[in-house]
Amino acid sequence: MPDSPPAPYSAWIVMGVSGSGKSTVAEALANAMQVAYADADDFHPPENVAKMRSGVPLEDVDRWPWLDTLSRWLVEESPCVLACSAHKQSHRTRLAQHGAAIRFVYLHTDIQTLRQRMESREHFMPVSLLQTQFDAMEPPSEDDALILDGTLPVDQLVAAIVSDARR
Ligand SMILES: Nc1ncnc2c1ncn2[C@@H]1O[C@H](COP(=O)(O)OP(=O)(O)O)[C@@H](O)[C@H]1O
Ligand SMILES: O=C(O)[C@H](O)[C@@H](O)[C@H](O)[C@H](O)COP(=O)(O)O
Repeated sequence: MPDSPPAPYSAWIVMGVSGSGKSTVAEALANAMQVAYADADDFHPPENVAKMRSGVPLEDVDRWPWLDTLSRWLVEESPCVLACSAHKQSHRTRLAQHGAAIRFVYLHTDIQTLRQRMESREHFMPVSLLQTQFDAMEPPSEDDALILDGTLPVDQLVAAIVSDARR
């Protein structure tokens, strides 16, 4: 029997800086709950990906249309899980603008672990942009998100999120 997602949330956003484990944990969570999954990276227009690949960080002007598309996806696909950096409170507000009842899950991971992970994977995001990810991040409070240690094993992280959903 899948870990079906009870109310009050209709969408989970696994957030954090690059390399924190968003895509891995979000996909495993969606499988456990048997709900829709997406990686926000797949919604970036080519020019955003090219910009980051060239070592230039995105600015908010690059992000707003991307966040608007994601906000619609969250409503259309609910119940669902999304992997998305969601660095700033303004980004998180924008993601909720179409009414999805979102549970943010912040994977807090130390910079050494992040650097090792980013160096050992094939991805458009260069390690050189890691610091700009930290600079952009406005960590959510415990009131606004479930905050987890991104270095824990994936199955433990998924279990913690499912348990939180059932509270
Ligand atoms: N909890 C974890 N423990 C160990 N390795 C992890 C964990 N989560 C992710 N990884 C690995 O770290 C790298 C980055 O994970 P990824 O999901 O791509 O992060 P993000 O989507 O936040 O950039 C990948 O190689 C992935 O296999
Ligand atoms: O808002 C941003 O600056 C981007 O969304 C940025 O966060 C990027 O797309 C990912 O960090 C790269 O992909 P991973 O997070 O999967 O490494």
